[in-house]
Amino acid sequence: MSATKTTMRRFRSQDWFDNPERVDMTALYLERFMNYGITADELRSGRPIIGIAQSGSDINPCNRIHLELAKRVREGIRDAGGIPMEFPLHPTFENCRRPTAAIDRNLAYLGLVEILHGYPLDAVVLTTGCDKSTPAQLMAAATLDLPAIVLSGGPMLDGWFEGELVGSGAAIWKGRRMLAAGQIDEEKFLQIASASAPSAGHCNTMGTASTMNAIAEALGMSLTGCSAIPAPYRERGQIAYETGRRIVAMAIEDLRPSQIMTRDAFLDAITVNAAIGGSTNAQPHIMAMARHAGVEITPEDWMRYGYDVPLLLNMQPAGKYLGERFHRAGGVPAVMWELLQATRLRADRPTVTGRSMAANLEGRATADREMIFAFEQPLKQQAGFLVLKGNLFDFAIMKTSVISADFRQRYLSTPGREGVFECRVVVFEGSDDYHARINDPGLEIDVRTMLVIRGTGPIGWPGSAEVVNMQPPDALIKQGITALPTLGDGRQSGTSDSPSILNASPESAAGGNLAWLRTGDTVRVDLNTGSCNVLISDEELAERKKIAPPPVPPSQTPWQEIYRATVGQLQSGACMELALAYRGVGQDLPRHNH
Ligand SMILES: CC(C)(O)[C@@H](O)C(=O)O
Repeated sequence: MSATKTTMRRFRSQDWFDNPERVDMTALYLERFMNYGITADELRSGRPIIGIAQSGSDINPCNRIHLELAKRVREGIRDAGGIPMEFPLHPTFENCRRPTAAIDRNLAYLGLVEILHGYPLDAVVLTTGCDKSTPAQLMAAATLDLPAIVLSGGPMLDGWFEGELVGSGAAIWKGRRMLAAGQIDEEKFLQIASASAPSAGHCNTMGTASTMNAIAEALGMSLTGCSAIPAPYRERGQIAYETGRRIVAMAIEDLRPSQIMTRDAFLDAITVNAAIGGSTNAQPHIMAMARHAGVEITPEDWMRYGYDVPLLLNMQPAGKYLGERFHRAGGVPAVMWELLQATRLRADRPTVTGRSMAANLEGRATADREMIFAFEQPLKQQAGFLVLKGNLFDFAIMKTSVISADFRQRYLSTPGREGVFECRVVVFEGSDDYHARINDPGLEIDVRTMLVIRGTGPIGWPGSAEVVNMQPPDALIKQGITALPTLGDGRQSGTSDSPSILNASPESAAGGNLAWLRTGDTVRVDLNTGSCNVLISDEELAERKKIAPPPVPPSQTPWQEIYRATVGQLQSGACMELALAYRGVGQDLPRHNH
């Protein structure tokens, strides 16, 4: 069969497979692809070669569904006239990777950049799921600026235990409090944990995975309604097929991330994140994706387009329900529809569908008002991240949508001083120290104590760990005190209901003043002005800074050392800073290899 040349534009892959100037290299490039049965005619036919960045594997259960979905993606690509080529991505599995999967986001990013740049790929399907897999791939797509589309793997089915919904992650944090209070034993704890994870898929709560997939959709980088479809549902396989079809058209249209991942798109992502009660990890990931796309986002943007937005979605941890009901209620488009009606979106912007976001949202109103609330009658007002600063850090956030009535009553309702509280701090050097000492009566932890953790940021950990949601000592939990104010330079799980002050930047290991905070100091937090200060004089702080900051543990692997040497702070996305100079490199072909 001879090659049927199409009338499509000439794709970059043709520089490998159909290059009259280097017939020797063309032969070398072609012959080894043919050894698994592809014909030279196919590769020279002028059809786009579509990469499938495979994030699923046995060591990444949240994304493992993609091993199945890729079959439908391939069928979609073939039916639309493209040639699929699947390749593996470095895993980023948050539940299990020690010392934290955060360190792998930049590694998976780097690996994908190199693959997309160095191989004959014209466009790519990004298979997302667990937390970091979404930003890592979108950061790479922005760097390359080759046509790219997100296929989410989808959440697990809803978890049920003894007649009640149990959500992933959230069940762990609640279960360990119940364990501390003596309400359950270890066996029951494991039963609850298992019940919260009943099928293939990522967290069924609005943890970081659901948040980041929702954000990919809000950016306009996935097909409409993609992110919330539970992994085992038939619609998941169907949208995998449609995604495969659509990326071929995008390759032909040369529709690239730079046209979609614009400032308007990122501002909408910040707004959507607030309305869904999204994970605090969205803050560094949105910053990282935006910066790789060449978009500037300021702390003021988080307040203006995020903080002010009400909570519309009734999903754990900020609300009650889980992912299946979210999908049935209309998913992300139904939330965005409410925001569009309230003129809170900039939806006249391109998306991967080839239509504007506003057009994608037409007819997507919810029929489930128990799950997705109307903008005028929300679950909570001002539900976005509150940005704080002061003499301990330049930037930190607090997820206000998870402030409980109890917490508000205890700390934020002093007559005449609403929103202001002062606490004596107890400082921990990382989470081993926290676990070793939290139940020490000598620390005199009571309801007026703020728990502080440091050494947990990108450089200090390394990678920045999900440890700021520290629970109170067992003795307080037994008295019904389930949350104390907490502060740290690390992150916390998106499934946590702790209203921590976190992602504090600069971290103590980068010279942030948290390094010189001492147990017994008093910290004042004012949510009205967004300030958080230790009540000591500048002179006293300067005096303390003559002493060396707490030591940072040595790197245990080569990548940890490279990561530490190249990473920025959480405020600006914990990017590999030197990578930001390489935007658009998908347009520069690498030199031949022989
Ligand atoms: C549940 C995890 C592991 O903490 C994470 O996936 C998140 O939601 O942040």
